[in-house]
Amino acid sequence: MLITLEGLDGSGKTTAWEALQDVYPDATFTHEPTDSWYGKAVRRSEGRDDADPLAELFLFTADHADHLSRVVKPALADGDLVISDRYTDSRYAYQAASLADSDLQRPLEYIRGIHQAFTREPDATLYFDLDPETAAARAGATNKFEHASFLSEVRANYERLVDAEPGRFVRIDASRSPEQVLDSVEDAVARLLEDR
Ligand SMILES: Nc1ncnc2c1ncn2[C@@H]1O[C@H](COP(=O)(O)OP(=O)(O)O)[C@@H](O)[C@H]1O
Ligand SMILES: Cc1cn([C@H]2C[C@H](O)[C@@H](COP(=O)(O)OP(=O)(O)O)O2)c(=O)[nH]c1=O
Repeated sequence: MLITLEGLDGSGKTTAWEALQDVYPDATFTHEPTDSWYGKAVRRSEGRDDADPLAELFLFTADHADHLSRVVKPALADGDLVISDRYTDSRYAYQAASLADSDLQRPLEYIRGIHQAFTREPDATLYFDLDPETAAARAGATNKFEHASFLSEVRANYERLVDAEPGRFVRIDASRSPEQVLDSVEDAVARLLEDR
């Protein structure tokens, strides 16, 4: 089973992903961007304000293709529970926002389309819902994506994704205390595993 954690920068995904490792020590824990050389290329691009947004989409997508074939698909083939801190929805939400003013007519649909032919969609996605101002403040604005105005466009895209596939998403109210958020996350994962 593939469970992904999604939400704005600073919404508490990594904190939850780390806590889940104590609860499910045998699961495969992974993340995007990855630590591969593709992931390093992505991180270089993130640090540059002059990066072309379409080129950046393909860098993130290349990292995803490598992540799928090297980590995600083999772990799922072994019957593992796979929990990924960010995955396909990050591209649909973030790169659709960075390409909003490009020549692409419908960036979110375009980005979904290029993934469709090769990706493995998540079985379930925990969506860490947080307002963009709090998210940007928690994230500390260390890269070009971590600003409230950009994050509000990203959030609107996440909401479109949730509306399109309500059955896949579990909404986590990420504005609460870390303890409350972790309790909901652990309950949600336990329920997903029971229902599988
Ligand atoms: N529920 C919470 N309330 C307040 N601060 C939090 C909460 N969860 C995480 N944080 C803090 O916010 C920052 C970003 O959290 P992190 O888990 O790295 O988020 P993300 O992976 O979504 O960017 C960290 O400093 C973390 O300690
Ligand atoms: C995986 C992915 C991340 N990103 C962005 C979101 C983050 O700003 C940045 C790095 O991701 P990450 O290290 O997960 O940041 P955070 O822990 O703050 O959420 O890359 C995309 O724009 N597209 C993607 O496909």
